[in-house]
Amino acid sequence: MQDTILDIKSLDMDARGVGHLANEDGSPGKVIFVEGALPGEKVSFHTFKKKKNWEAARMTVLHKPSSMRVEPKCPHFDNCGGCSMQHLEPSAQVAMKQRVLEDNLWHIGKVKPGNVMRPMYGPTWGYRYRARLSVRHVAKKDTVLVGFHEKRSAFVADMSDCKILPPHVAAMLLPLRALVGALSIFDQMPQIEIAVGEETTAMVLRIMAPLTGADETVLKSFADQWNIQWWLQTKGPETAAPFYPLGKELYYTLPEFGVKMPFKPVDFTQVNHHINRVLVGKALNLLEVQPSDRVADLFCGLGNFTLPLATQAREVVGIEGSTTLTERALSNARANGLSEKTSFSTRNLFEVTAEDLVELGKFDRMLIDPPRDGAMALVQALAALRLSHPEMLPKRIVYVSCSPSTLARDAGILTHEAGYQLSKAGVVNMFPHTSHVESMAVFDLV
Ligand SMILES: C[S@@+](CC[C@H](N)C(=O)[O-])C[C@H]1O[C@@H](n2cnc3c(N)ncnc32)[C@H](O)[C@@H]1O
Ligand code: SF4
Repeated sequence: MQDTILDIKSLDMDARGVGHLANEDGSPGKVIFVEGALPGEKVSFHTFKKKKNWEAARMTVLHKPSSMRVEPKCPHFDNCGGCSMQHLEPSAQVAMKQRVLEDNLWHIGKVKPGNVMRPMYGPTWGYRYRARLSVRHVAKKDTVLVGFHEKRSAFVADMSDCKILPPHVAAMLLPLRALVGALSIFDQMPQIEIAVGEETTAMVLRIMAPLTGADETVLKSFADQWNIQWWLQTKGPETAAPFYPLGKELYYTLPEFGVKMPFKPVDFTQVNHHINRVLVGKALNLLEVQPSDRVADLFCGLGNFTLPLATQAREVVGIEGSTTLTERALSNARANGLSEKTSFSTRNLFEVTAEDLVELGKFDRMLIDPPRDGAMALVQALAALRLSHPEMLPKRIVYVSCSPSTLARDAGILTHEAGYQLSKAGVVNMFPHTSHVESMAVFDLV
């Protein structure tokens, strides 16, 4: 039987090429999502999932390549689920993310930005300073795997190198396998969480059984050899504690603001400190904080934006759902001599109301950096505030988002119900080669 050759027209959110089979009358028919295919290409494919209106497939033959196609840098790209776009030229990846953002804003929020900002760039490789690696003992092969999951699978990829981890961490992937294999609890340690600081790299070993004295010796000699700090985690993240060597401090800096941020390896921190500097600098630049301003930093984490904001504003109020993080933010503010201008509180912002906002007092400007779920309750509270206390609305909001669809939903509420206009929006290339889209939007009160 002759192969069907498909024209790929676009890329979906998971970086799969999208094409349509032709109906008998020539009109576009069933949608085919083809892994590995790019817009403008002609491909043959093998379907591995068939539904009534669509099929998921893998590219088998590339008949006509796109001019944007590049050779993936990583030898594990076909198998490892950590990256989905290494076959697409990096600037085309960003252009595609920009389109995803604009499409979402329009289709979900029914809003167009007044100005599309130039993408914000960081390093393309070696950028992932935080990672959770899975550990599996494969009894059949009597081997240990340490790595990300395979594409579409719960299996751990057999990776000996990684181009998005910092080189010194990638170099430890094979030694880590040998290390785990040498421990008595090799089959009771499901993950290793990595956090890279400016002076030290921490590795948090999740252990389900106690270590023996011999295990401890093996871990200590690995830490000495690779210059890392071990942490042990026996249950939830709050049980993570430094093990060896003690006395090392994990931190990153924001030199433009003279700020140093100590953190724990299980705390939320932005994935890369270089692009984080770009992100914080740009957000503050867009907020245009004045020395007399009172500013809110909502979903403030450990104070990543709060402390730089405090170097410019009269007062900054950081609000965050995790007590561990607000406590960290408080101690970071003290350590940076900014505690007089900052205050922090723990609050569930998914339930915030207009009354809560009235109680918090007027803010001149607001920074919002929510998790993937977005900030629906908050923007609804702002919409309600417009009706009850319009004088209390902040005149400018900068919204940092890791999900274009929830940003678009919230942008719709802010523009259609709360009296704001979407002045600017753009993408931040925070996660090159993956389909994650990080973006930033500026709303002005009209
Ligand atoms: C994308 S992070 C941003 C953190 C911080 N702005 C930064 O740059 O490091 C989102 C933050 O929202 C917090 N969070 C998640 N759900 C929350 C909720 N329901 N209420 C308040 N904060 C929440 C998380 O703990 C996390 O610190
Ligand atoms: S996550 Fe690392 S190992 Fe996996 S494909 Fe990306 S660069 Fe390669």
